Amino acid sequence: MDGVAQPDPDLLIEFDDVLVRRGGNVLVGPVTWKVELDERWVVLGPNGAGKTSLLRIAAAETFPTSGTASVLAERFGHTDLSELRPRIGMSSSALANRVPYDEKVSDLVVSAGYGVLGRWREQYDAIDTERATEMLESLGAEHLAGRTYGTLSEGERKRVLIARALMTDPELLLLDEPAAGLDLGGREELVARLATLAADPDAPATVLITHHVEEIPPGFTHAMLLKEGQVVSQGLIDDVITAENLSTAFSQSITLDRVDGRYFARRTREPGRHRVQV
Ligand SMILES: Nc1ncnc2c1ncn2[C@@H]1O[C@H](COP(=O)(O)OP(=O)(O)OP(=O)(O)O)[C@@H](O)[C@H]1O
Repeated sequence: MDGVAQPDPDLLIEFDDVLVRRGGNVLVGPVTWKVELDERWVVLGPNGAGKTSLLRIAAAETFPTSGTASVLAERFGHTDLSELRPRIGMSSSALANRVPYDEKVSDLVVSAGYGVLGRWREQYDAIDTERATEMLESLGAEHLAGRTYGTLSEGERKRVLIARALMTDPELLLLDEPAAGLDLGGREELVARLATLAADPDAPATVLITHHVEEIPPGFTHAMLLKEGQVVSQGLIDDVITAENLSTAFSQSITLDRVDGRYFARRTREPGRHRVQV
């Protein structure tokens, strides 16, 4: 023992006063955050709130400037982050932008199991190809297997990238704005798929970043609201996603509706505001 407290093996993410600073500015923090097995988290907040900065630590892509971070019970500073990354499934626009347009969808998914982007072997093991097909099926994208990535719509690309993120049977799934850029149909299709995933007891603990409460899939259990790098509220989703907390996070009066396990938000209409003042 080196005198440092050991990470809790039941916690997939354990951040204690984690803070990220760049060029003298605090991007996010201090944040103390615990994610347990089976939890499905949404991290929500306006542009620039620090959501991606926080997720990049959870993805073992970067170290916090201060505070202590453990992911999958591995303490940062005491572990090789590159060994941690294969245990984490990640879908983000940064990854989406790196996929070559001529990449075949089935290769894109199966190659995740080999830790590479793009076809790596002439032949993959049958068990891997079968799993890739299953993952595409779970996202309703099996019919796209023979297509090239560049020919897919935004919604199809998002679903294929999530299938890839699940390919390695990760212990933690991180989704950075999976519904960004999707039309209404694409968003609804994705939200439904993610709701099914959230309800699957074998699915990994999940953290989803979004700007919009409408994109929260039913079945998500916890939420964190960020504003200007600070936590406005975090905990059980019903306690966090409230009109009051959203009004604080988005700096305007928000009215919130809940229908069939979904959230819908809009700016509160002020009576008489439209009338011309004389
Ligand atoms: N490397 C960097 N150096 C300086 N500032 C940075 C750096 N990376 C991010 N920032 C700033 O940190 C803040 C938080 O960025 P971050 O991407 O984490 O926010 P976000 O909540 O994910 O935003 P969005 O919703 O717009 O994607 C922003 O103001 C951003 O401009």
